[in-house]
Amino acid sequence: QTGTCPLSAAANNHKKDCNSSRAASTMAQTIKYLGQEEAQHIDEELFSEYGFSVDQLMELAGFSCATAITRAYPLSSLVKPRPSVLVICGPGNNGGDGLVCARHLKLFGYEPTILYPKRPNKPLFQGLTTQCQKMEIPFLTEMPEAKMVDQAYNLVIDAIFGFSFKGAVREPFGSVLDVLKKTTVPLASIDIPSGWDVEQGSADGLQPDMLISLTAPKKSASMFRGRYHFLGGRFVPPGLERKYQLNLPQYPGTDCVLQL
Ligand SMILES: NC(=O)C1=CN([C@@H]2O[C@H](COP(=O)(O)OP(=O)(O)OC[C@H]3O[C@@H](n4cnc5c(N)ncnc54)[C@H](O)[C@@H]3O)[C@@H](O)[C@H]2O)[C@@H](O)CC1
Ligand SMILES: [K+]
Repeated sequence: QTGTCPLSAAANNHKKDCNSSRAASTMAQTIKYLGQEEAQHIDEELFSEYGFSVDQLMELAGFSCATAITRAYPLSSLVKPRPSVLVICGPGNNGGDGLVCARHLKLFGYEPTILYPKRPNKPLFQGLTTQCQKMEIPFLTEMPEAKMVDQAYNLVIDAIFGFSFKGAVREPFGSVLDVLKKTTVPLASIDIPSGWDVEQGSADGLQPDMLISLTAPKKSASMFRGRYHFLGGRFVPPGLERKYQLNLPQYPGTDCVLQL
């Protein structure tokens, strides 16, 4: 692993050495990597049996993504004069996580810009969009060319598709993914690198520098070759963890994220 060592800078009483993370890799082997259906069942149970609401978990998920991003790409490490970040949001809950993440990134001192080309007509997403607008986060009307993305932004956040993605990519997201395959700035994917099969990955798909797995990694995460793999979404009740044998690692102290 190269670059900064985000955890050792941030951890207070949790002394973890990012360069010799034998403990972390041992731990990563024991965490369950979820299949697509299993991830969807867990999702449904969180709402039906465990009494959570979508916006509640989305807030925790998006907040943990913003936190993980600050660990991997602290403001001081950004190479451009402005701490600009492009957040691309898809049409489902993964996109909702992206909106929440953008709002928290702004609060953390970054300058996010959002591309949200397909907006569901539901109060949850309308509310999240208004919140971002009120946070004075600009929205783009179209995907910039790869060269423009590389010039304007330090980092791209991929919140296009999560664990419900299936089949061939439909427009406008096919064109968006084509641009992202040509960009050279680091890409941080929320839950799944968009366009990847949730279980099999994609040999010629996006190659993100960072993956933030929510709740538990999905099977395709074993194909992730970027520098930073974080776990976020610290909200799993013990009964659910036992039922699905998730073997989640212990989050350090009060942290909402953990580097795998
Ligand atoms: N259970 C959990 O652990 C939580 C999950 N959350 C997020 O929710 C995500 C799952 O959300 P959803 O189930 O809404 O689904 P996704 O956000 O993965 O995507 C579904 C949307 O993408 C579209 N879509 C699917 N395949 C497509 C294709 N081939 N081309 C174009 N569009 C396509 C669908 O029509 C739908 O609009 C997770 O990955 C995670 O990011 C969090 O918000 C909260 C907690
Ligand atoms: K994604």
